[in-house]
Amino acid sequence: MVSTSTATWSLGAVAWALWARDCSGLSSYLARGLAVYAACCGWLLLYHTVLYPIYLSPLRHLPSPEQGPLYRRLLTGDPSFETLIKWINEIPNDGLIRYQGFFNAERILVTTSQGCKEVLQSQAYNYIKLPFALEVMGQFGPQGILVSPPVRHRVDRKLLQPAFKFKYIKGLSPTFWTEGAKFLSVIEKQLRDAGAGFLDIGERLHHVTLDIITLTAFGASIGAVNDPASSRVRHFRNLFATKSHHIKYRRLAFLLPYFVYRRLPVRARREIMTARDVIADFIRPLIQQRRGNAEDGGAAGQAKQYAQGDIIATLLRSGETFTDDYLIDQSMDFMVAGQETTATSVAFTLYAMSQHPEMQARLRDEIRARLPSPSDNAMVDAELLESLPYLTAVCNEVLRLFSPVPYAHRQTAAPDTTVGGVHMPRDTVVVVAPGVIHESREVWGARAGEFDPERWLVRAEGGEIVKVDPLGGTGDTWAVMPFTYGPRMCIGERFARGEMLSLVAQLVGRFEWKFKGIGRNGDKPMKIVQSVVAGPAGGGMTMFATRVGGW
Ligand code: HEM
Repeated sequence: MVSTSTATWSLGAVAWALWARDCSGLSSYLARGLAVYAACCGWLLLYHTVLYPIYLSPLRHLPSPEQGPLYRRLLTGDPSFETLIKWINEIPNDGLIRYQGFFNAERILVTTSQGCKEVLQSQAYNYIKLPFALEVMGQFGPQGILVSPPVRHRVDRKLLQPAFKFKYIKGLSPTFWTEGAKFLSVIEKQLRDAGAGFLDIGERLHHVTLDIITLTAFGASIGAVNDPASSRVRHFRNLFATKSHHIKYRRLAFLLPYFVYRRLPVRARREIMTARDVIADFIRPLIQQRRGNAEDGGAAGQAKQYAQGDIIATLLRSGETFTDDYLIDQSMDFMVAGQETTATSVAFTLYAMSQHPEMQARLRDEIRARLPSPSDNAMVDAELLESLPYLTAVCNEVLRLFSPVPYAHRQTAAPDTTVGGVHMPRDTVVVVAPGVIHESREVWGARAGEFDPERWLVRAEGGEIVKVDPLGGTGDTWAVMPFTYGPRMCIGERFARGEMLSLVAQLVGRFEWKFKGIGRNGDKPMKIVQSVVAGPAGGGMTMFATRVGGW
């Protein structure tokens, strides 16, 4: 079936061709073209904001919240994350809630874990990511897995998956630990030199995750921890920045035709393109070096070291044929998807611990009793880190209540798509929100909104901890969705979990953390922005860090 937008633009083009037949000069061609363009935009706006959602949508009878008058809905953006949590817990529904988002566009919120499973797993390829999100992410890597359409995605996933097998990712844990130990020394020095007792740990964590992703993906660190002010670090941080001009630019993708969006002469676009070039220049020689090493059979010592060490080398060894451009695009996606998410997860863990000092002290005791001090230069592997139940429970609880990827928006792209037996017309926007499901009282019980790592621990009758329950006591796999599931689930889940355990262990083992504030001066109360990735509003998070002696 032809979509309304396609039909409108096609009719518009025909109308312009007919109307402009008798034009003599370029200016009258353009004037009539602009008039047709404005008429098409006006009609589409009227159709999508008023006619379809209010009078035509077959889903308009689903349970819906009271959202106030139309003009207000047109002016405000999508409802806040907290509002969605309130609705999921208060509006009686059978698995779906319908609401109006940006420009009154229809959104269908999936409220049950089983509904999420239908969207992300059983019928995953009946959906695409939202076109404007594809446009934004396509700038980083046009061939990247984050934007690959359903048919190509199956192939991409098969090609890339080998590099993310547990046996390889497990081998990266010592690197996570070593990089974490270097990071500790640097921030200790920074704290000593500044003498103020606090630092913007939110921003500093981006530097260590940047070093870790470049080192483990391409075999070369960019040295962000040691030299955070370098121009290379600045460019790398600009690829997917949370600065306000970047966020505004991303929003424009929703409003503008893509051929205009892609050519906007604005600062954010220039910074992204420069970042892409700088990163590509950094990665390309590393890929070529690994190609040589892979071709000589891995016999040379250096080749062996690389082959066991990083993601690109593992991909090249898999025997598949990859072009440099393909590997660069995938690398951009690993950086976009894997750096910010992990940095904010660790930052939120420190924040959660600062809000619960008794949990922080208990976590520190466990870490110090079971792990060597980072100053001992001992090797800490994945098995050892995963054997600390309270550390795992705390990290799981942070990923639940501070889900770094709060939404997995989808749009139906095939007929016969249903959720909970309800037919979803083509182009319907379906909202799967892991962070909202994580606070559903239906799924997580009456205390869903409370931070409580105990819910992940299984205890024997005598009270001793027997194991960690990966489902947090719900008995429902789809209740725990920080990395989602299905064919498009996070390919880097094990990587992220390993990195998070390692950094949290070292930071909490070494320092006592107290929250100071967010924002440029670290003096504002906590406010979380739930965008593509959740994070403290304005980016930074300043905390007091007091060295606890003896480890
Ligand atoms: C705490 C950290 C992380 C969280 C919470 C997280 C979460 C997610 C989620 C929810 C998705 C699915 C998004 C969607 O379907 O719309 C995703 C996709 C993805 N993630 Fe992660 N991620 C994390 C870290 C990482 C890391 C470290 C890497 C790479 C080293 C990575 C690479 C990817 C890639 C490539 C995809 C796209 C997969 C595909 O489309 O097949 N992520 N991530």
